[in-house]
Amino acid sequence: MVNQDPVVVRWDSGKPEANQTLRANLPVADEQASQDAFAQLLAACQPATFGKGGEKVLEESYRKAGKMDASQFSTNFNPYEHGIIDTLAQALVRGEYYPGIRAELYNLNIYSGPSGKFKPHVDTPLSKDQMGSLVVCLPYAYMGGRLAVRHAGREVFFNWATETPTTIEWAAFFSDCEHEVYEVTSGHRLMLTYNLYWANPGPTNMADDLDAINPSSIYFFDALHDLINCPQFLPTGGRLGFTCTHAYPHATNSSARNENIHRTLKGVDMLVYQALKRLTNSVQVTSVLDDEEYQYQQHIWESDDDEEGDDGTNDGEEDEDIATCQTTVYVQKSLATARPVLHHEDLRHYERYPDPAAFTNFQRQKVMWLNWAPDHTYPRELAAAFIAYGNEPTLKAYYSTLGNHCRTQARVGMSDTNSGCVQTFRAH
Ligand SMILES: O=C(O)CCC(=O)C(=O)O
Ligand SMILES: [Fe+2]
Repeated sequence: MVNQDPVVVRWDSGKPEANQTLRANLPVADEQASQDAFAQLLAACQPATFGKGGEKVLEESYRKAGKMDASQFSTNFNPYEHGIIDTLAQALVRGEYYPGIRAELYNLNIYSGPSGKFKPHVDTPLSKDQMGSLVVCLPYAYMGGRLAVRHAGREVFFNWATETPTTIEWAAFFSDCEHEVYEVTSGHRLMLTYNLYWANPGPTNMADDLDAINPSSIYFFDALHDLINCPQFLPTGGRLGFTCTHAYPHATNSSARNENIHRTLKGVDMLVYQALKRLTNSVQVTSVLDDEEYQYQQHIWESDDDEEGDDGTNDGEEDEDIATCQTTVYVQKSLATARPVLHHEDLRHYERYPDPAAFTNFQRQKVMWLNWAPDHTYPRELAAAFIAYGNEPTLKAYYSTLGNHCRTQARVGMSDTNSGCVQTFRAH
């Protein structure tokens, strides 16, 4: 990456009586003062040891480098600012669970030519959460000094040697990767090293820890509490939904299977999730399909039905469904394994099918939206494409609102006689 401003390294002079902080800029400017400051930095480094049989040993045939512990210096270089840690969190993500990555500055190492090097080794994890290392090469001229990283019979090289240093280069690898710094033939190879740890992203705590925020400090919580406990509100039970206000990726195979999607909710979506969890103890995040076309088609058949007059009556129940109940299709199971939404001819059958669950993974539910039903103004992802057979086969597609939707189901006993209130919280 190109760094606009110089990287500044500050360190103590090492003479307590002088109480002086020294400073070097990288790249090093041509003028004498800058060159002198850099020479002082080199001089302030200690020979770097390495771990052998539980001991720190100094053996130049194995490791020849200078080092300064993180406790002895500071720098304005911040790998978070440059997006390195975000990139790592995405690139090194661990399977079903999506933790963040935390980087801790460890050392400044200087491999100087000729013969600065570090023979093959793996970095010793300092704790069980440590998952890797990040090395950042600061702009200074050197030759040689390739970094090799090896794993499972594969090897990759990072060669950042240059006579005209302008960029900052970095590499990161898991703790179980063997790596090696080949000999630096000339110049100085300056490296900031960081230990990388798995870290739960902030929202994880909120999704699981209901006490993370005092609920009564949130206006919404009290309002929702009153609403749910109001005897006139959904007296025979119902389902509540909340359309998330942020977008979350959700329709790809991996994300659709993510059982921890609720932990990634942001802002008001997380607050609403928390409130519903606290008040109903049955919240689910789910994808919600765009139902507009379904509703339109349903309306058409019902009009047809009316015209045909199956039984000569129209009790208006279905119309009411369309006109007044904000009904939608939501995805109950993983989108990745879901069957396509059925064509309207089949849906008609499906609506009367004795066991809809056996028929499709998509279920239509009446939902009382706490905010609003999702519509085309929300970012959406393609959820299912399928061939629809009408007069002519056409390709149809269903979209789920882009991001993840939350479904809250809760049964709140409202009186002895009612069946409880099923609530659906939905967000994206
Ligand atoms: O400088 C490098 O590229 C790697 C350094 C290294 O392996 C270490 O500090 O443990
Ligand atoms: Fe290492």
